Amino acid sequence: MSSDVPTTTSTITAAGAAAKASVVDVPHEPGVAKPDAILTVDHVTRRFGGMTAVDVQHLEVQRGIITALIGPNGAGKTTFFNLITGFDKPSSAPKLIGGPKAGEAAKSSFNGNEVGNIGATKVAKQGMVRTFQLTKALSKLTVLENMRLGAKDQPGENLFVSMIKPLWAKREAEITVKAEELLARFKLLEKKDDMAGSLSGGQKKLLEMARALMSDPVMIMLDEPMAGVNPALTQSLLGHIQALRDDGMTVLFVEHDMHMVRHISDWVIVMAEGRVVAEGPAATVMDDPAVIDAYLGAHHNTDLGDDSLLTDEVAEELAAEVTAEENAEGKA
Ligand SMILES: Nc1ncnc2c1ncn2[C@@H]1O[C@H](COP(=O)(O)OP(=O)(O)OP(=O)(O)O)[C@@H](O)[C@H]1O
Repeated sequence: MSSDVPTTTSTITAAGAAAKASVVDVPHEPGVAKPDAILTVDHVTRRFGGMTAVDVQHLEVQRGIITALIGPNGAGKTTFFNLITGFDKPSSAPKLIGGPKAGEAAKSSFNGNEVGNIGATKVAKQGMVRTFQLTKALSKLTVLENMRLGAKDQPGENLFVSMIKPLWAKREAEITVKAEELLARFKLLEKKDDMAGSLSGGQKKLLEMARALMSDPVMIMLDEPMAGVNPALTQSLLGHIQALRDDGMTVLFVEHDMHMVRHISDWVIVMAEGRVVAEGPAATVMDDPAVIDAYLGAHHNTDLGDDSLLTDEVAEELAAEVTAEENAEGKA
């Protein structure tokens, strides 16, 4: 993993250019096939009572790029995340009795493996991990302990290993080294012995992202990474996300912050009322009158036009203010 996290989004990296190039010939149509799909989803529906929250008939996510999933409140984005990461089961899941007709049952494949009907732990083991809209850091554990929980092949998982100290001590030491490297990358190393509950909202988001990386995922799914984060931390979060893509990871994120979507996405998928209604590069999708009508509405001009927060000078000033604020919070 590179430790060079870009501090600005204004320069495009070679990996970023390659990511954009990989989808340049893909037609801008909902459900369109991708040249190298890492995730393919078919017939995934989820109903709550009489309401259909998700109805995705076909969707592909291209490997190695940053894809944004956008849509109005209640469009089904989080429910869709839950379904593909095994935190929820599709209403169209294959069942022995009373299930959907053959060919209409939900099917998802990730990195060449079926993931449609398995639980979250197994999905994570296949290399697809996620973060949550509301962070799930365990507040009564230290930052380092939270990180250690994210590691795979924990010594305690194997009875044989757990009984032989040299075996588990070696693995424990490896986990700690990795956790500290990631904490350093996310500028949280100084906080490693602090309780996670004492971190600011932005720091908790960083911790959650860092913890997700402990399992060396192939794809990371971020549910509203900017929600509740002070605007000054935005720049650093954007840099971290781009760095993940530049290291070869696939990123899929849900976000309402249109600055973020426009500046770091290589591809954008729009959901409305549970369905995929548009796909394409950010510039194309966000200028699509149908998308503006369905989603961006009256906020279109203000949300999409103001890039001033993303200039280096403003970001640096804001970052300095926030660091001071967070230091003060941490001491309090
Ligand atoms: N457990 C549940 N029980 C009943 N209805 C639910 C449940 N979870 C989600 N819904 C409903 O499903 C629809 C889709 O919700 P979801 O949270 O997936 O949308 P979203 O696009 O993520 O919205 P937001 O952007 O506000 O987070 C909403 O109408 C929501 O009220």
